[in-house]
Amino acid sequence: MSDKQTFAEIILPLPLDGTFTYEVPFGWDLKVGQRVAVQFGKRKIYTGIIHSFHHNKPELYKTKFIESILEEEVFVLPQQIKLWEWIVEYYMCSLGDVFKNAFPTALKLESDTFVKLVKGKEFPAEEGISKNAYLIWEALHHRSLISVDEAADILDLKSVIPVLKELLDYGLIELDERLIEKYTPKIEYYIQTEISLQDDSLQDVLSELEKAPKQRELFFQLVMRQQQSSKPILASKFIKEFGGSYATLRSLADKGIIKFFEDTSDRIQEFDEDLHDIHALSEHQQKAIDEIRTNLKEHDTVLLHGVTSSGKTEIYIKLIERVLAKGKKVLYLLPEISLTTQLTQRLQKHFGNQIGIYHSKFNQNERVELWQKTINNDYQILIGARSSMFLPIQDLGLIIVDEEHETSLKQNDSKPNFHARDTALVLAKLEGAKTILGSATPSLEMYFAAKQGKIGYVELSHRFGGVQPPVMEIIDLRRAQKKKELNGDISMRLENQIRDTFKNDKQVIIFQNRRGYAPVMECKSCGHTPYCPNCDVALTYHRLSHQLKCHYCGHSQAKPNKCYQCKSVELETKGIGTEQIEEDLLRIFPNNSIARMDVDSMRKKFAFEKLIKAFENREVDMLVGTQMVTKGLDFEHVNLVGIIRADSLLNFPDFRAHERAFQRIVQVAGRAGRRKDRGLVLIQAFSAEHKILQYASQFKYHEMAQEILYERRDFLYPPFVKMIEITFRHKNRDRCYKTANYYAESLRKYFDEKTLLGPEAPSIARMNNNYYFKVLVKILPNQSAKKVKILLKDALENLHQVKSFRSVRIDFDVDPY
Ligand SMILES: Nc1ncnc2c1ncn2[C@@H]1O[C@H](COP(=O)(O)OP(=O)(O)OP(=O)(O)O)[C@@H](O)[C@H]1O
Ligand SMILES: [Zn+2]
Repeated sequence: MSDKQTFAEIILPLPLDGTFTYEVPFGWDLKVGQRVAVQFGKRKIYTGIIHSFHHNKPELYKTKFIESILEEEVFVLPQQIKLWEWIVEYYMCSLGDVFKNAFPTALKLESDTFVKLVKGKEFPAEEGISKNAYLIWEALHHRSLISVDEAADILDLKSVIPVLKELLDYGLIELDERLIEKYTPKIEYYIQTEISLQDDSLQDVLSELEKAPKQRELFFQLVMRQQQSSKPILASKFIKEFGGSYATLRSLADKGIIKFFEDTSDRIQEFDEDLHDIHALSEHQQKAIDEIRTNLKEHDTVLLHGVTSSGKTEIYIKLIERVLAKGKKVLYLLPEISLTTQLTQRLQKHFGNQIGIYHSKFNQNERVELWQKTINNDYQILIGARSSMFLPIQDLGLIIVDEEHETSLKQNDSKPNFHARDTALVLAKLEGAKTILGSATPSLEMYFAAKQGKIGYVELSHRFGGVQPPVMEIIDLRRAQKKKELNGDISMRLENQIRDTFKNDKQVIIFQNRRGYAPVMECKSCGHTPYCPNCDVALTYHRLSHQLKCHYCGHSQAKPNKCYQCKSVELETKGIGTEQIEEDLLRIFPNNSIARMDVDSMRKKFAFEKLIKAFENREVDMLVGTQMVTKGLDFEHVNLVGIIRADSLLNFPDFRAHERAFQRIVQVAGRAGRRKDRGLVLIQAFSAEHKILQYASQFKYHEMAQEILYERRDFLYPPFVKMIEITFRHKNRDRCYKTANYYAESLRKYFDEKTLLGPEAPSIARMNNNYYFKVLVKILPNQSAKKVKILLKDALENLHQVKSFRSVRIDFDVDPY
């Protein structure tokens, strides 16, 4: 760097636009992507990422210096920053939004930085150094760590950073990174003895321990163990195996007979089973892979449309092998963790420890470790849900987006509202990598892109092993009701079939897309339904906890004994949730083991893994669940799938409702009969004639796609237009509406009534005591999305000129799902 003043643009975890300028202290050698600590505002310290360097001194304000470098190595790769910037522009959010989402929380220092002494330094006898610095230095002799805020208290000063900086500059203190990062390596103790079976001294030691039989026993086991293997011996494991305690080991160590040593062990568990060879592909699979390769010569992206159980995973494995052979890496994106268990087991069998898993249920420490190992090139394959897309992977060769149609690939609950599949395509482009999108029921967006020749397309329409697709049967609930062939919500047909399946020693999966016991409670005499006090939704009855719960804000209250309105005690429940189905089934099949799989029962870490294992081992005969049971699971003995009420999938006020219903039904059906015997799927529905049920039960994907695409074109929906949804939120309904209306009006001159819709209250107009209004903008193919986004942002700026509008929260959702 030249001797001119150098400035760095820093990305900070703040929901503000752009980067922030800081001065680089003279002589510091920094790199783009490095992590630094900077002061923002009066007292707060943040970890930031270096975005770029320049020599343009800002004229309007005085810049601060970068406080410190957190580590020598680059933490974020330059191409990642490019991806972040694309997300900012495309999804209309701030760099800080992306930063916050991309990093494990433990790596984002938000306030409390801690400092500690650098050992063995004398306080300099110079004039220049301040008295305040001395006070802190002295305080650190009494306490090993002091936070920035505490330092400010000690000195009774607002801005203590310059003081700390002085101390830092003199090398008297350093930032304590362990605490900054809330990341502590896990320390494990190993034990070792220098005495072996062959040693003469063995006898002596054993007799010395004559009076301490426990110590003697453990010592002897340790000697034996060391004889068998040269692997270091973990104290905790050793104790578990042979009994005894740390105290016993400690006594041995005190006598100098054994030694303890530490190691910061990996939290991430290693895979140490034998590796399997890759399966030979079937003829159909081989053909598909050949076609994929041909397609990849022309396209960067290929959609693999392979029916359920066609063996797509084996195809991915083959493709991954090739990529690894070329020294490149693979990112394997999955919609949700529910899928990772089985999949990682399968991949680990082939690739062992080359795989890193980024799991949303992993704790912060585990995630930090994975991040660091990724940047150190310890993994060749990274598997994870949408946030794994931000891992610092170098030399990316291939991205696989499995179950590409899944809506959970789109992030809706927090910013940025990015779609992992679409963002993956951009990442691949930045990296020069290829992308494979896989699904048995592709999204209409990708299907349409394939039909237009924008991406490659390969179809695989045979199940692996020549297994027939399952038989699909629709059960007309209206007729069953008339004929009194319903037991609760289970038709006789389904009940008998479950019984037969159990008789044949097979397993069953039951799907109902609502959780809880009953979606609504109703008073028999006045018809009153208890609503959430914070939201415009009826409360859901959860029988197991005897509560009424709101699924939107988390509110819960005890189940009432009387109607709140007329005090009648005759309350009934309407609609059905997974809890109720489970109860019905337990009543009908008291001798079978039934388990429920939904968010309520799967909250605990590893709950999934356990249930999946139990089902695989056939300790459980029947799984009852929400859409969690529909995705990608591969069980050998499931022969029957039952859908309790398919109607509830169809009636959503959403233009994607029919597409999704088709996908859900075909996906859950795909869990049946995946090995030798043909499976059976029973779909219970009141609207048995519905065209989507007909298409799904006949596996008519192309026909369904064509019909829905026609409708989408006529009514201007994606993929024929792009959509941006603008949400307004405020505690005051009137203010919220007025703001939304002002905003919409200011845009009318650029759009017509077909492309600018709203403001409209969404189907749930109030949530968590906030009122909502939405404005929808449609961008036609001949319009520039970039320009429209600028218009929308400008309109927002104009709106903010009016003071009373400023308190209304406004969010953009690009490509809403
Ligand atoms: N070449 C092969 N050799 C041996 N077994 C295979 C092979 N291909 C697939 N299988 C087995 O067939 C079953 C179905 O394959 P897989 O799970 O890959 O299907 P899929 O296409 O991913 O299905 P879904 O879309 O339903 O998830 C698996 O149990 C898998 O192990
Ligand atoms: Zn609520």
